Amino acid sequence: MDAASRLECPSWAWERFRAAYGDGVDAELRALQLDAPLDLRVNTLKATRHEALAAIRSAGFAAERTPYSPVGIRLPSRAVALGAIPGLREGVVDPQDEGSQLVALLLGAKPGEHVVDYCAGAGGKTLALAAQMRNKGRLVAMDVDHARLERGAPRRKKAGVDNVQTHVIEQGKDNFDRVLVDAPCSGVGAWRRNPDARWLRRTRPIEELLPVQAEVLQRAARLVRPGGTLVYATCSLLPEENEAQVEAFLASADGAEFELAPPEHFGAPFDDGYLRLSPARHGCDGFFGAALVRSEGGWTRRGRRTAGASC
Ligand SMILES: C[S@@+](CC[C@H](N)C(=O)[O-])C[C@H]1O[C@@H](n2cnc3c(N)ncnc32)[C@H](O)[C@@H]1O
Repeated sequence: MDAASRLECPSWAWERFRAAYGDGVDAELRALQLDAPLDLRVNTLKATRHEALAAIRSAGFAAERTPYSPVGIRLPSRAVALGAIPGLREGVVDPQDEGSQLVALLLGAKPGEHVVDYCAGAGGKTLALAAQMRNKGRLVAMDVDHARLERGAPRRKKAGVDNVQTHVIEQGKDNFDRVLVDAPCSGVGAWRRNPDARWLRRTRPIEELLPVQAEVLQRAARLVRPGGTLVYATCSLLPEENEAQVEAFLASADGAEFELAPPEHFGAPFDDGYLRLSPARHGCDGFFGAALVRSEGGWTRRGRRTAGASC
């Protein structure tokens, strides 16, 4: 059996993985063949991690703290009756992979701020952002897909979140403190969760996704106020969807106003300024995150003025 077949890697992805990971390709793809654990995010609007963990353990579950996310709890297997997990029905805990939790934390949203979740979908990360904001301030969940946004409503109700407005994207204004772009992607980082996803190709082909990602990043960036933060994230392990998109954006006219700004204190490791998580190295789903800060309106990295230009 050839390596791609043994590692269950579809042909469209094989050369991309080999180019990105070289000798490490076996380890990355083998980790994607293992079953994922069940990660829960504690809704800190309703409980602390300490309280939620104690309740889950006293119901007989072997639960641990996640290694990087300060609000995560890990159960070793997803083969459990979800309804039996204390707090799940009440919105005290919500199933969410640790990598997804970390991407939401990377935005650094604070109570009272104006924040956009730009590719909000059914709102997994919206809930994480609302908890960071202590349910205070304005959180706008945007997406092109109205039906997905609608599916977030019962989840927000269960979580006790009421600072969220939804908005079907047409165009926006640049006045938000923080914008999260959880871009549509190939999803290869989440292959552990849906073993058939790699073969069924429910997502669009990567060649179609790459220009969408670039456009989404450009558009979302226009919503960020000067001095504000933009996070670009995917659940992909492929550089084309990740650092290559960020680098192309930073090299563009709009991107020249932004700088890569990894946080100084963050629970998970950064690598060349990027959050790069993989099942092989971190035990969570494969996620990528880049935090960018928009200049206050003065000089750009290339020495041009972006606001109040006087030339
Ligand atoms: C990775 S999923 C979002 C998952 C969601 N953030 C969560 O944590 O539950 C990507 C989302 O991007 C949306 N999307 C696709 N094209 C888009 C576009 N051009 N602008 C904004 N959102 C888009 C899709 O509808 C989808 O909901």
